[in-house]
Formats: sequence, C-alpha cells, structure tokens
Amino acid sequence: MNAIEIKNLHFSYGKENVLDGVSLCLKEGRLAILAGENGAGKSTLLRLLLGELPIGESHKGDQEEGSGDGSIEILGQDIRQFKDWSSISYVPQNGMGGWKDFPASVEEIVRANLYKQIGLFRFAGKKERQQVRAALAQVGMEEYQNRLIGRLSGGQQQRVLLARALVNEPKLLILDEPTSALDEKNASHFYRLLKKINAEKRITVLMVTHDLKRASSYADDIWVLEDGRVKQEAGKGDGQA
Ligand SMILES: Nc1ncnc2c1ncn2[C@@H]1O[C@H](COP(=O)(O)OP(=O)(O)OP(=O)(O)O)[C@@H](O)[C@H]1O
Repeated sequence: MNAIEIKNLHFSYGKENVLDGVSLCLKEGRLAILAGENGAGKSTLLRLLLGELPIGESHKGDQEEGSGDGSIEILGQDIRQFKDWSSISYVPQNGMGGWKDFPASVEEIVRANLYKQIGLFRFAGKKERQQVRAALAQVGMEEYQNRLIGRLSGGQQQRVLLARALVNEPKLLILDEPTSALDEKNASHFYRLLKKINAEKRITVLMVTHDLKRASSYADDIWVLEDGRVKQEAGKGDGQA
C-alpha cells in the first residue's frame, strides 16, 4: 500500500499559487525527505497532508485560508474521508522553542500524547506507563524520564519530541525540519535514529528539511519542491553518511 499518494495537487492562498500540480507517491515503509527553498510550499504541503488546509469543495466559505484541488490519499484512503488520524504522528518545527521553564517532566510530555487513550480525567495505568517507557527507550532517553524538559539539551529535547510522536505507534511519521536547531553532530545522530526506527518498526517517514546534503544519505526518496512542483531525485537510504 502507499502511505501517501498525491496527484496533481494545486493550492493557492488568494491569488498566490503555491502548489501547481504536485504529484508524488510514498510507499509504506520508506523514508522520504522533502526539500526546497524558503517559501517553496513545504509547510503548505504538510498542512494539506495533515488535513489542516482544504482541497476540493469546502463549506467553510470565506474563512478558508486558501483553496486547493487535486487528490491526496493517505494509507489508501481519500483524505476527505480519512478518519484514522491517530495513525499519523507529526513533529512540528521548533517544537520545544520557548519550553525552557515549562514545568513538565519528560515522562509527562510523552504521556500527554496518549490523552485520547487515557482520557482527560483518568490517571495513566500500567499499560500507558509501559508505552511511554518503550517510546523513550526507542530514542535512548529512558533514563531521563523524570527530568524537567527544560533541563535537557536541544538534541535531547528533540529526541523526546520524537518519542512523543512514537508513543501512539503511528504508521506514518511526518516531521517539519526536526534538526533545524541542532548542531552537526546532533543532527546526524537524529537522522541515524530516525532511520533505525524506520527500518526496525517499519514506520513510514516523511521529513521536511533544508539539510538536503546530510539527510539525503538516509533517504529512500528525495523530493525537491520548486516552482510549485516536485522534482524527484534518487535516494540512497543506506544511512552511511
Ligand atoms: N496562511 C497563509 N496565508 C497566505 N500566504 C501564506 C500562508 N502560509 C504561507 N503563505 C505563503 O505561501 C508560500 C509558501 O509558504 P510555505 O510556508 O508553505 O513555504 P515553506 O517551503 O514551508 O517555507 P520555509 O522553508 O521558509 O518554512 C510563501 O510565499 C508564504 O508567504
């Protein structure tokens, strides 16, 4: 099955055409990167994939931020009918920015993503605590579970955000520039970790990055957004950066 299949996608904010016939296909189990210059439309494409921006007919009228057409299928289903959003996890850009004094532990940050399963007014049970521990172990942060989030380095915080995205055991993981605040060493470590999780857990990954040079050695598919369209480049996916 394809994790994502996009055909002839157009999107504009008012008169500004941002996507002008994007087509791409991400097969399940692969790791893909999406690059492109500032303003190329990468975040717009991610927002369409996450159902935050409309395609086709919509009933919200003037309140829409923009309008689009074309087709998007996620995990084999038309996005307009797609309901299984818990099978998709998203790591936003600068996810930890401004959390320096946030009074929550690593464990609480990861557990918060299980709120649908736990419910707002119930405490986490043994099963949920185990899920949190397993997600932290996947990113090598098990020992830090009681540490306040603001007392971690940028690289460690980014790994906690990854654990937070993994705790729901998603089929598809979407990341928006996860290494933009990291130095070279931490960025490479993050890519290796992502590749390992992709290979071992068979989680399909789509990552937006400006770091095409380093990230491309971990990718099966490399797409570059340019002039509203996607250009495909060969990926290596061997992780031998
Ligand atoms: N909500 C919005 N309303 C109007 N125009 C927008 C909106 N969001 C983005 N744009 C415009 O659409 C274009 C694409 O923006 P987008 O954020 O998708 O690019 P990007 O590739 O993610 O850029 P960057 O690498 O800088 O994050 C830009 O010209 C931007 O100004």
